[in-house]
Amino acid sequence: MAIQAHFKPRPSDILLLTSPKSGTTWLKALSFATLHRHSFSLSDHPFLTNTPHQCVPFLERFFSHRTIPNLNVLPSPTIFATHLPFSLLPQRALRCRIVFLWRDPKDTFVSLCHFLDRWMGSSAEHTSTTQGLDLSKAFQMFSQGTSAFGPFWDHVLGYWTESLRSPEMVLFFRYEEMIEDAVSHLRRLAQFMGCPFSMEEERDGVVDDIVQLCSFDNLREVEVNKDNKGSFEEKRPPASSFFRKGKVGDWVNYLSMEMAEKLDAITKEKLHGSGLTFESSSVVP
Ligand SMILES: Nc1ncnc2c1ncn2[C@@H]1O[C@H](COP(=O)(O)OS(=O)(=O)O)[C@@H](OP(=O)(O)O)[C@H]1O
Repeated sequence: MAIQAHFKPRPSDILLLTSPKSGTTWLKALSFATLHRHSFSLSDHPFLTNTPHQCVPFLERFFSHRTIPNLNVLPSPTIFATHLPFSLLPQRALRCRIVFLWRDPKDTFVSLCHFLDRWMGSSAEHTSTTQGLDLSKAFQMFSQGTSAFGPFWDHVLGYWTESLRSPEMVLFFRYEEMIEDAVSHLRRLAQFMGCPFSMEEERDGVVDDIVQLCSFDNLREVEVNKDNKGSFEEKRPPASSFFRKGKVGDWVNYLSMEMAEKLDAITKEKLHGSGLTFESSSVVP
């Protein structure tokens, strides 16, 4: 409600939109590093001492206090991020550019279970047969649409429809395609944010440098991202919980075939007629 009443982005601002566990951390890193590439060198980069979530905080955090923040004092453009579904996003937010990222719901779900399990203090790795989060119950809820920020498929379809209506204002990415070709996605992202890479930057390897800087393997090894402190009570997940495997198709290690087929069937049914096609992710070595 606070976001709806008081979030007034400027047209220059960028809004990153994701369902939880769709690759938000990566998108935050790529967009921040790209937008601010002229301000920092790789050897003295904010990512050496700050997590991507500290560099690009969630809107939900800005508005979680009693006092309403004055976001106009922030530099222009500022990158914001949120998990809000389209139906709850204030109309005003559509005046700024939106980057939407989605991921195979099977991997999203598995990632979410691990994250919650970890954050709530259970073991980092679990299967449906070990203790920790009840995977089959969580699966039932997820497939019925009981998720934080609303049903997964409504989330995707809300922004997909808006991207068809206003392609110049909504950039639509999928995690698996970014993993396959991060470089060309980064070029599109930079163009969309209004800071395309110049010929000199291309020649000097700046695009590859940013992809490398923001890669899972690189960020996971940075000390600040290895931090295990955090608590559920304080609503502060450990930084390390945002970096688990970063793989496509990891669902195969946790979901039964029946579960996978069920989620695929729901996805196909929900997306039917929308123009958005879905191919199940399979393991990338
Ligand atoms: N740099 C980079 N590259 C590729 N993948 C990455 C990266 N950083 C995080 N991850 C993986 O993204 C998953 C976490 O999702 P989110 O970042 O969306 O989480 S959150 O919504 O912000 O809480 C989680 O996926 P899983 O490994 O499948 O659990 C992270 O490992």
